[in-house]
Amino acid sequence: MLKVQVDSFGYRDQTILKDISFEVAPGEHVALMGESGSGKSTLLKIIYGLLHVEEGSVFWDDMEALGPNFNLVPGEPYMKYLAQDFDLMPFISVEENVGQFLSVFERETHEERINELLDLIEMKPFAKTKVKYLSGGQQQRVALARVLAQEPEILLLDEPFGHIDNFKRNSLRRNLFLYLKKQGVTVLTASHDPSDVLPFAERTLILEQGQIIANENTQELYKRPPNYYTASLFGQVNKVPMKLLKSYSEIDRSILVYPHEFKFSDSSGLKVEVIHSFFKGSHHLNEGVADDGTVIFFNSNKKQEKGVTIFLNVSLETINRRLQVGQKTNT
Ligand SMILES: Nc1ncnc2c1ncn2[C@@H]1O[C@H](COP(=O)(O)OP(=O)(O)OP(=O)(O)O)[C@@H](O)[C@H]1O
Repeated sequence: MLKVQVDSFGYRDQTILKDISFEVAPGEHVALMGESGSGKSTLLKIIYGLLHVEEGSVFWDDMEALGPNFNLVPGEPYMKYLAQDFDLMPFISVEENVGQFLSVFERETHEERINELLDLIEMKPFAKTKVKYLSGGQQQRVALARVLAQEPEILLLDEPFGHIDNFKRNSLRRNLFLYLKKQGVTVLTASHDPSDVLPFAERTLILEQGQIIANENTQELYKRPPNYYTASLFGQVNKVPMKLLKSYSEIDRSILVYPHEFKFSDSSGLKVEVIHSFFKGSHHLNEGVADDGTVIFFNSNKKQEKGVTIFLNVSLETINRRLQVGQKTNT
């Protein structure tokens, strides 16, 4: 079990993290989401031992991970960290960069293992290429193979696909996360991208201004987001007054509705006038405005013409689900 406790951490006199406390079970994949500057990288650096924390501790079972004030070379042997800036050797080849970290006691399997890792990151054709000739995205993939070569028990990933284009990103994240699951590696991934998180992380931590405001099963968090900030990390979301959705409603509050949760109706429901219709490939994302000026984003299969009036409904199941959350926390 990874146990992280950070009572307080700051750079100079500015507090960045406060009252952080969470655990990650062996083999579990946990995502860390939060807006830019919320403290994700700082938290990963503390866990890995790059930053010293006065008030707090990091344990892997009963072993304490010690910070830079205790370790000359940061990090513990059972844990690896893939930073946003990758630490590669530019003048040697891709295969040498990866092979450098394989155990000297298993020389006879080196070639096979390098091939397996290069296959995973889809870089076999570049095995003999010097790293300095690679693009940023290719270097990020090599950095990934390098940390995997070290067979960590815990892997900390900081925006692991940040430099990788969409073309490679989809297959790479599938290959990588399924591989890590199969190997039983404990994973903590910091990301802004819901596609890194929703299909792969069993649990998600939400960081807002240095504090964990949610720590829940990922699917539950998506279906019942405790607040607008959390839901908006998963994509576009609306905060809709109940009175706009159901004119007879006595409930004086708003609920969160994702654009795909609106259904079209012929003549009743939330009336909006279309302002824009954005082509998104599989659907259109439309921006509309209600009579009281509330801006609503909703999906449709076809382009909606500017100025057209549309009636939108949300299922009672979705409304009830969102109202339940509101009883526990303020939306
Ligand atoms: N070395 C540093 N010295 C001083 N302040 C720093 C340092 N590193 C980060 N910060 C500040 O700490 C805060 C949190 O930064 P951090 O990089 O942890 O956020 P983040 O959530 O990972 O952001 P991003 O998603 O953009 O990578 C920011 O306000 C940042 O400016």
